[in-house]
Amino acid sequence: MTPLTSFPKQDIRVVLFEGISQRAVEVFHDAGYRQVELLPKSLTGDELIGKVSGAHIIGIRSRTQVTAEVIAHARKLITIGCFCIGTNQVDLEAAQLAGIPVFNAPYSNTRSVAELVVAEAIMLMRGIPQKNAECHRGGWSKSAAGSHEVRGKTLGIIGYGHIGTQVGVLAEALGMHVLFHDIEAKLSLGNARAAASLDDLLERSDVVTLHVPETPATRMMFGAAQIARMKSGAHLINASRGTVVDIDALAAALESGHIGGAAVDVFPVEPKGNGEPFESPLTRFDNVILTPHVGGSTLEAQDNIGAEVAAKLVRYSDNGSTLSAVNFPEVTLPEHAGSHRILHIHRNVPGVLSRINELFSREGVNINGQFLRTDAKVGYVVMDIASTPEITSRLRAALNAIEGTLRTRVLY
Ligand SMILES: NC(=O)C1=CN([C@@H]2O[C@H](COP(=O)(O)OP(=O)(O)OC[C@H]3O[C@@H](n4cnc5c(N)ncnc54)[C@H](O)[C@@H]3O)[C@@H](O)[C@H]2O)C=CC1
Ligand SMILES: O=C(O)C(=O)COP(=O)(O)O
Repeated sequence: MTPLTSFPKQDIRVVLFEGISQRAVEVFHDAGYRQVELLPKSLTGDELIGKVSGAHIIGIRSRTQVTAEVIAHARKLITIGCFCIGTNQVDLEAAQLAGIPVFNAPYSNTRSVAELVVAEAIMLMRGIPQKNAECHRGGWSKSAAGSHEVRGKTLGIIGYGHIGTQVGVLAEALGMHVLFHDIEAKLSLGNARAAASLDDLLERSDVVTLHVPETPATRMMFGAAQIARMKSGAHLINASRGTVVDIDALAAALESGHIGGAAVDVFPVEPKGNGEPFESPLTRFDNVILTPHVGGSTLEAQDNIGAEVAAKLVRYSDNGSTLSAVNFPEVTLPEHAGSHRILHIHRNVPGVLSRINELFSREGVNINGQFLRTDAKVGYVVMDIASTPEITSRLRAALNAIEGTLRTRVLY
């Protein structure tokens, strides 16, 4: 039912999945949100749908799959926060067409990933994972065979974005040569050089590290053919997404010895939460560093992410601003104290704005401020008006009746 007033903040239900930092809860509390539920793990299937369908705001990390089906049941949901970088776990288009902006934290954990990757490059080049495993079993084999400094060796970075560039800078500080491959033209930092092609990078690198997002083009982009191109004995690091590397092809190359070692942080299927079993064809190799998707899991990164994404969600909920949303037209809005703010999200088809303006002029309501942004599929128009709850409520009902309307919200 259309509420007569702006939806009361104390009734807004926030559900945060996957052990999101307490910092996020503090941000919501400080902003006057009282119903914040923090869950330690991801949910799936009916459990997820049940939880999401009662929520106005959800926060997730990389594991929770917010599919079109989940969104179809999320009648109350106004916004989604990905407390991480990747947004591949959300059906962004389905969210957009349901009028739900999605936010993420594009920078806060990049340094943490870069540090881990550089440390792993050193460990792999020294053969430490297998030496460590042997010592744990009571063995001792002190030898320099197969152990190398990283200084003077070549690191190949696939995906030279926020993380890839930082990995390159740190690796150069250790005296490594840095090559990169990206689908976009990228400014090289330091002495890093763009490889002539992916194959060129693979043929020249002692360590190859992947920093691409999950997209249709990167899914299984690293398979037997790419591994075969790598130098014999070279090392592979994957802290991007588990779907990027053909894990069976990697296992076969480790088995044959063509790959000298690997560090893998992300897997095609990951456990839903701590304490759940982890299975991988890579567990049998001592020369593989396996980590439970912790590239971005430092206290520093999680604290910053908690604050950053929660602030974006609060701002959208309180004020309607969609600045930095990943699936939505971006509108930055001023404060609206003293006026009623009406948010109208619609399919981007001709005539919607003129019908909205006709409605306001017919009702004799003066618009103090109007903000509009569109993208290929969706239009987002925000109107600040001097009004009463009764008039705003009537206007909202009329706006909902305009063809192409996806959702309206009222803030005051
Ligand atoms: N293991 C972990 O805990 C973490 C993993 N990640 C993963 O790392 C990914 C990268 O993060 P950022 O560097 O911040 O992203 P970014 O968007 O700044 O950089 C990604 C780069 O990959 C390039 N790229 C895209 N498709 C490509 C392709 N087919 N071939 C070559 N290059 C391609 C892009 O042009 C861009 O330069 C994230 O999307 C996420 O999946 C991010 C943070 C933590
Ligand atoms: O930021 C990302 O994309 C990551 O992969 C980190 O994911 P997480 O928050 O650790 O589940």
